Amino acid sequence: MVGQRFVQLLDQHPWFEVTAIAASKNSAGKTYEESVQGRWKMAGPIPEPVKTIVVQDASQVEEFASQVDFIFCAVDMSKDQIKALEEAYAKTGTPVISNNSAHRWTPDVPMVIPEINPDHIGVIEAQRKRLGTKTGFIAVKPNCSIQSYVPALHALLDFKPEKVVASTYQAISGAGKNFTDWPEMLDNVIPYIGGEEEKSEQEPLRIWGSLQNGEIVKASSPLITTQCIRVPVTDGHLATVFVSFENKPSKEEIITRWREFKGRPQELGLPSAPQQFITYFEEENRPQTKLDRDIERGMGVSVGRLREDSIYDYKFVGLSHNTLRGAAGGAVLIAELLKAEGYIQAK
Ligand SMILES: N[C@@H](CC=O)C(=O)O
Repeated sequence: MVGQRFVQLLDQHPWFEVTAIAASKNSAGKTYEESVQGRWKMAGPIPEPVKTIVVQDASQVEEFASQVDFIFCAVDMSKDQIKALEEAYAKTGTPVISNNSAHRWTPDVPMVIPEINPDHIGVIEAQRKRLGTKTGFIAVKPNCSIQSYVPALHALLDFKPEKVVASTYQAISGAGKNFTDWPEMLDNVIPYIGGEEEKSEQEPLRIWGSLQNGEIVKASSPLITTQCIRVPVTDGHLATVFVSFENKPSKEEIITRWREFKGRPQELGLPSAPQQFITYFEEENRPQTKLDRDIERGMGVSVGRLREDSIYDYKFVGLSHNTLRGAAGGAVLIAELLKAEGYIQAK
């Protein structure tokens, strides 16, 4: 599903053009249209320019890499296989922008939300030395779930958040499914998503980490605990969040920080950057998954229901589109940042 989102988002992209597609040996030799026959899950049609591209075998690394300037990677393989595949591509001198989790904790691989930690791309120099390449590297995006609460907390870092409790209500597209292929999800909630709580608790600390001696060292605060729940919606991960600060801000200060927050993508005017990264809703019944997930073409984050709490300082609700901001859209924005900063160039 993330691969399909990439194809859809890159259609008519002002900087990037899909020139080659690779997958497993099973799909190799088919046209892209044939390879997704009966499995196309996006709302619009398959973009015309990619329909006739003949899918290649991703394990033919040198041959495939020689045809492209950089690669977006979203694959379903074991972690070790993904690590090896992405490193093999990077060693050919080809940048790899990955949606996969395999390299999220490799010390010299940047895991980036472009509005939050664009400086982490500086670690690429150390990675290139390790891999023995002047131009190749791997950069990854974090798990989709954290994008529903990390941006809102990031805008408040000056007030030193100490403890965070977040529960995520995650769409079925996060599992690569729709209601046709997952009928069990109709009229149902499943209180378990394998590995999701660990990612949701730990990955924010790496995003807030710092670049030291050629690696990213994770932050030690705030303490974060989560519960991640699968709910019957197509797209959009919503989070309910409780937070306590060392220096408690006023409600007005929080809302001002959210509304005024801008990052490097907004400064650079990157093509996929939302104009307004964080939108605060005053209405009591917003954000709603169905109404608000597509805000800023699915690249914005919505927050609402900010109020004081009787145990923590505040509670609020956050929402982000899991396959746009949280997956393919987030990766395209990383690629735009890397191109604007000179890390991706035409070969
Ligand atoms: N693991 C997530 C997908 C986001 O990357 C989910 O299952 O929703």
